[in-house]
Amino acid sequence: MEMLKVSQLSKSYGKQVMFSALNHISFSIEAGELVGVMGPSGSGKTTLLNMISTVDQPTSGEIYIEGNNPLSLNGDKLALFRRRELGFVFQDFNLLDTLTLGENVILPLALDGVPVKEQDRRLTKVANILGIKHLLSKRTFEVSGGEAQRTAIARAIIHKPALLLADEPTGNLDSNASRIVMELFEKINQEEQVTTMMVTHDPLAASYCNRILFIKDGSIYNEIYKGSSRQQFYQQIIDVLSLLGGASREF
Ligand SMILES: Nc1ncnc2c1ncn2[C@@H]1O[C@H](COP(=O)(O)OP(=O)(O)OP(=O)(O)O)[C@@H](O)[C@H]1O
Repeated sequence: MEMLKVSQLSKSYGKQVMFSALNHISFSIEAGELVGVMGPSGSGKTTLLNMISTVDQPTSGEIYIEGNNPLSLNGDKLALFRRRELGFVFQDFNLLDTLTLGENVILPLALDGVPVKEQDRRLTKVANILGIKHLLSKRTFEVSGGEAQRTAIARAIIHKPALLLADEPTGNLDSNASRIVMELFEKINQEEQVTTMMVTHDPLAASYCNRILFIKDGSIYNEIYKGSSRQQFYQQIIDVLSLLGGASREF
């Protein structure tokens, strides 16, 4: 089943002088996939994520999430769609400092009026999956970046979204914390069938995905699938990035 379908999506910025950030991009993500999006700085990755997460409108083209077109919704209906069908993980965690980590995780359920007993049941489940049960009464300043990101992932999946969107989820983490976070993305993908699309500059993080879409100048440049070995996939990713051009720090 197609979880995400992007059809002929284009986005231009500017009025007198138009700049085309995305040019007729089309691709799909099937239920249960873990897909990475890579490309040089300025290639359009954030623009694409902003269209899919419905925070911005495309100039033309269509987006379907589980067969629904969120761009046809507005106001409260769009906010509700975003809250129920999408989960977000950001580079800088975006946790609320005034709440405990546990309160942060249940926020999407509390906003949706889910009964407290059900909130507690789901909190226990995701806290076990993400290994953060012992941290739930702590606050953001009392935990490491890796622990904060694991909390953010728990919050992003507690309401069982159709699609989990992640923007540079390892961008603020050291290599050890990055590996743990990526193993958890892999685990929730494999064990909980969470369909995920992740923008990343980090080839090691990308090697945990099943498929990578490479974007260059607002168009799909290439896509590669993981075979049996993550190490081999990592090397393939490095090879495509070097073909894409640009200094490695630009990725
Ligand atoms: N609001 C905007 N107005 C005008 N141009 C924009 C706007 N947002 C992005 N752009 C331009 O669109 C292009 C794509 O930007 P985008 O942020 O999507 O790239 P990116 O691949 O996410 O880059 P990075 O890896 O550096 O975050 C860039 O050339 C950028 O300058």
